[in-house]
Amino acid sequence: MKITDITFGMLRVPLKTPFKTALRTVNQVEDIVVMVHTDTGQIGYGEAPATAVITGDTHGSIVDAIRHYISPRLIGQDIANLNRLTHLIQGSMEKNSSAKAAVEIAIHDLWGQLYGAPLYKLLGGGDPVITTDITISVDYIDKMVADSVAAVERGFESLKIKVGKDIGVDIERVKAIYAAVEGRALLRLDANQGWTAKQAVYALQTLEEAGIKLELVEQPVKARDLEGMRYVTERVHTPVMADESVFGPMEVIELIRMRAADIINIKLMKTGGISNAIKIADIAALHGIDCMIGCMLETSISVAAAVHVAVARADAISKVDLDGPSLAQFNPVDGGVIFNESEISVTDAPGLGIREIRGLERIAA
Ligand SMILES: C[C@H](N)C(=O)N[C@@H](CCC(=O)O)C(=O)O
Ligand SMILES: [Mg+2]
Repeated sequence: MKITDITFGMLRVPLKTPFKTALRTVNQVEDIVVMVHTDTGQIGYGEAPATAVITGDTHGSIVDAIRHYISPRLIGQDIANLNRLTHLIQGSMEKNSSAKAAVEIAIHDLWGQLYGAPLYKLLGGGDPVITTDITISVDYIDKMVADSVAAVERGFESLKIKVGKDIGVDIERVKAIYAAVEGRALLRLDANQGWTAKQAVYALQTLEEAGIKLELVEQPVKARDLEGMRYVTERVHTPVMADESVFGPMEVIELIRMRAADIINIKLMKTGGISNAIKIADIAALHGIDCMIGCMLETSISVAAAVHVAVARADAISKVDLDGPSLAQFNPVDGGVIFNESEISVTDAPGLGIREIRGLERIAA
């Protein structure tokens, strides 16, 4: 099976409610869909969001990177040589992790189709059902409490609470949500870089002294402030998770060497796809470090790939934040992974199992 062409589409799916973090507010998923075509007529699907504030990727940069740097290296290559293909993609240029991820996902989809097996089985196999949390956007306290209670009533047992705005209000936000859902859901905080290291220690120690048990706190300080991450990790009982601070395997090795976090959030859009995600999970497992697998604002195309990785690396990935499809108003994908609120299950369809994507607007060559 040889690669003949790579084409693009734009996929727009409105969110159920605006997604608000310390970094940005978004009303709809607006992602580039990548289609890798082959001489057998089979197509592999990938997806990349333009999360410029985190990865630096924009819609234009994603298409441009693939068109001018990645695609020329891949045309004519055989899907059976997966390792060569991932090296060609990763070595095509610096950064541009979301563009690389979209193509890697599509290539892995085709790899599964070539061997007639679901991707997770080729990656090592595992239990095909996982459970995700759901994100509660940062907002007025009453709104966050109402959203949290509604999420628990929808069956979510783990809530990812966005904070990182005003430190005093953040503490009140968490106290109010904890009181409303105590015993019914675990709380994970995500400050998206919004606190200083001292503010983070103050907020977390205040919550700990108030008897509030948090499952973890994600990216309390600026992405590049690894010393700040370590400062917080050393001073609070709540496990600290690195998200924006780590993209690829080398950064993970440095983070582990510095003991700057307790947990790592793996996202395909940061790692540049599946090959590095697997490497990170394996490095973390070797060091006894726990991982979460997360997503950006993505639909069930690229999130499906993350689900296959989560299933195949359940030894290293104990936490799942793959709520993109649950945040969206509808699922544009026919086939593939089944997203049923907190429960996500993979089928035995080859590759990612995607049959059709509805509402895709073609991007002209
Ligand atoms: C969607 C997911 N739960 C999430 O919160 N992901 C990111 C932010 C993604 C974005 O801004 O698009 C995270 O910080 O963990
Ligand atoms: Mg995060």
